[in-house]
Amino acid sequence: MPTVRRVAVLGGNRIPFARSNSRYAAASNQDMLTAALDGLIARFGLAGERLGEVVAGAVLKHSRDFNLTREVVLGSRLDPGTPAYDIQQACGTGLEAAILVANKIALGQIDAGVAGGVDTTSDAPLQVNEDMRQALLELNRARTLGARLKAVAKLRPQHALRPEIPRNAEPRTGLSMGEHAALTALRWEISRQAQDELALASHRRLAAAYDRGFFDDLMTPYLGLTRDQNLRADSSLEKLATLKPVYGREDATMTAGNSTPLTDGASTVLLASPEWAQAHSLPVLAYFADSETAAVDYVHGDEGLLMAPAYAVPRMLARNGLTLQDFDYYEIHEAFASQVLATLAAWESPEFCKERLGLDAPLGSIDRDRLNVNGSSLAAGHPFAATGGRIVATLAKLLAQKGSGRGLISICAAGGQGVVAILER
Ligand SMILES: CC(=O)CC(=O)SCCNC(=O)CCNC(=O)[C@H](O)C(C)(C)COP(=O)(O)OP(=O)(O)OC[C@H]1O[C@@H](n2cnc3c(N)ncnc32)[C@H](O)[C@@H]1OP(=O)(O)O
Repeated sequence: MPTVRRVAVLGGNRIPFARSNSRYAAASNQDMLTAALDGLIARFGLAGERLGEVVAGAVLKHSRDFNLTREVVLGSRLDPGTPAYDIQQACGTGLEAAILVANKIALGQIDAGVAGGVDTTSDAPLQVNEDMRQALLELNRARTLGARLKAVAKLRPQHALRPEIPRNAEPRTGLSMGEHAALTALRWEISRQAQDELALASHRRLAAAYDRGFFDDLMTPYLGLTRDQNLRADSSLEKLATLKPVYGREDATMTAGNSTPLTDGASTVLLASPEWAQAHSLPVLAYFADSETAAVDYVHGDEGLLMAPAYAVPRMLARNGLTLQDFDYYEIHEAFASQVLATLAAWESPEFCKERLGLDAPLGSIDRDRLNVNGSSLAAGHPFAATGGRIVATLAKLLAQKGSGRGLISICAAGGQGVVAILER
């Protein structure tokens, strides 16, 4: 078996994230991922380079994009001999792509690779309705005039008026992500005030990070945007408190302010062996230390849809002999403020940790000053598959600036899954 090598995170590049149906409304997944990759190539001098692999994905994909990532590579300035492929693990896609690339580097199978993700809810892959699809397939198969007329006769005007629009919902429950998260918020008694405070902190911290120039070498302006469009530096607890609940019952706590907005955007990160980094005179920001995935039975059990990271993190900690407190930074994806708070509450709960995780003592609480220190998805927005790359690049740079330390990444995903990782320096 090959020796396991260290895996370096050399940096990232993303385009600013845009609110759905606004600045990037006319851009496709391919356009946006190409823009993010081109920026990475320019920043790291990768033009003409044959990388080991490029792995990326989108949660919402058009059928024409059957291998979106390969198309993006062919349209980029990388050597066309760079293999590329798509993966999809809902909101865990970007981080899972980084894990795939990292593991291949660790095993010595490749020396360097790019991981990425992209999503647009503006340019959503709307499909024709099922009856119309069947009739069109029949028409395509028809070899005689009679067969063609028979297929055409099955087409109805109302079919065209009933397209299949992708829903932000779980196929097995019919509930949206937000409706699931609202159930979890109730179960963990997460207050509206706590959610709004987390949302406000996310906006304030992201705004401060922009003002410090933190994203200057992590981002390429795109279609006139230089900052994440959702960022509201002027948000306040008073304004957040006035927003009407959007999920759950009358007394529900989740609003547009403490939920992620629908977002368009793309991100990429460059990973390599330390030897490759040295040969290319590229400094290492941080190292990929470990990763883990988990899934919960949200269909039959009483688990919250987005609670899988609560299971993945303790497994990864145990394997590495770490406690939850052994981190300088916690990057917990803010799908919804309530979701972050429910995950933290689970780790603090003696019952949950004993009964669900089989631990003698709770994992305990974290230092909230170390959580999402430069803001997260509530402020930046959440183009599903692009969030992992945003987080990996942000955390790697935070660790590089600190000079040493360890950071935890935790991303909840649709389908009851979670993807988590540790970076260190
Ligand atoms: C997918 C996975 O695998 C896992 C996951 O991550 S799950 C998460 C997936 N993501 C989602 O489900 C995102 C869902 N989000 C949405 O559908 C929509 O954003 C939403 C339904 C929550 C809100 O939609 P909306 O009502 O159109 O929001 P929007 O119009 O922007 O905001 C409503 C109001 O709140 C205000 N507002 C929003 N955020 C604010 C803030 N931080 N501060 C102050 N005001 C704010 C807006 O200004 C607006 O006010 P006005 O009506 O006065 O203009």
